[in-house]
Amino acid sequence: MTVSLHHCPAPAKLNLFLHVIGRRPDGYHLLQSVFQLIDRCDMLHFDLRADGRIVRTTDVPGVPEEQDLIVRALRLLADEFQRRHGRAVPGIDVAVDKILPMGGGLGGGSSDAATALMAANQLWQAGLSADELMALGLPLGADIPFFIFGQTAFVEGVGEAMQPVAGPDCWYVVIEPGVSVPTPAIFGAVDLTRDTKPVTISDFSRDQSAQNELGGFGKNDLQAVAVRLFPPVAQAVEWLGSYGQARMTGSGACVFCAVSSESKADEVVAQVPAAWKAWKAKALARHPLKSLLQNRAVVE
Ligand SMILES: C[C@@](CO)(OP(=O)(O)O)[C@H](O)COP(=O)(O)OP(=O)(O)OC[C@H]1O[C@@H](n2ccc(N)nc2=O)[C@H](O)[C@@H]1O
Ligand SMILES: Nc1ncnc2c1ncn2[C@@H]1O[C@H](COP(=O)(O)OP(=O)(O)O)[C@@H](O)[C@H]1O
Repeated sequence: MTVSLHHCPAPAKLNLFLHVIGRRPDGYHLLQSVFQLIDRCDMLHFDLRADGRIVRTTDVPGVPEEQDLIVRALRLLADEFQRRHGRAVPGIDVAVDKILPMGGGLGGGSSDAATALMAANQLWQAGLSADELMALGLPLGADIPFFIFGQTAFVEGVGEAMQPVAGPDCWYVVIEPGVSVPTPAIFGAVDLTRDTKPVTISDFSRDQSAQNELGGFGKNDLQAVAVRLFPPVAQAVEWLGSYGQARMTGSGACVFCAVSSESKADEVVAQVPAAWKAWKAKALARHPLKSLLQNRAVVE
């Protein structure tokens, strides 16, 4: 029996574009976006316990254990396990090496939760399908279903409707402008554009195959508000814009630019002003945990 899953990656995502096309009656915004996985990851480690408890064994600054999306997601899975199997889960210890910035628009919290759901589903032998894990995670974070889906996706609604799409095979330069952007402040702004004309998945795919320049399709409707409220985001967009199409991901704060090669990415990262953290990342076609779980390479 498998008792540990160590070195489970929780990758970041970039929103290659993000359009706000309307609003639901409950106030949530209807989005269209292409979500792209990249190879910058938090790393999670899981060990079965025998006493039924769910315990985070590492400190995450600013996130108390009770509020951690990892712990909240595991509690939901434990409740579902009890309903299905008529007994409690064995319990689990989870340790997190936190690499991704919070409030960065990289989906780190959601990705951590998705990795926890996939790993615990296997360790506890809970037996949920990917669709069932996605439905369990959605109320906790709109990006969780995408990370469980685990491949480049054209995403609609508030994050629940997705179709696979071929993404670019390229490198990115990502700048962390040093501010944490609260998502509610962006969606609540009076000047947010909420009526972008809907596009189709074919519009994106056609543009991908036709374009010579990397990363040009659409826009990020959340960017104008974030740039107004957080000057460092504006400065990062302007600086990176001299190397190509620079755009904010999600509700910010991180800003990215596609480049044609790893060496070009290294070159740009080396020139980023010291005030900002910057790194290169490669586009991933598939979630790295999926193949690890299939061939059990993470088992220790
Ligand atoms: C914008 C996106 C795009 O990937 O990502 P991030 O920047 O967070 O990575 C997500 O849709 C972020 O969704 P999610 O992570 O669930 O948002 P939360 O922080 O829970 O939402 C905070 C608040 O923003 C508003 N909100 C959020 C999502 C949405 N589609 N419409 C909204 O109006 C709601 O008022 C909500 O209470
Ligand atoms: N495991 C976690 N990692 C990161 N953030 C978490 C986690 N659990 C809860 N949070 C909360 O979620 C918020 C959003 O974090 P994150 O998902 O990293 O940013 P974003 O949604 O901008 O990509 C954080 O400010 C934090 O309060």
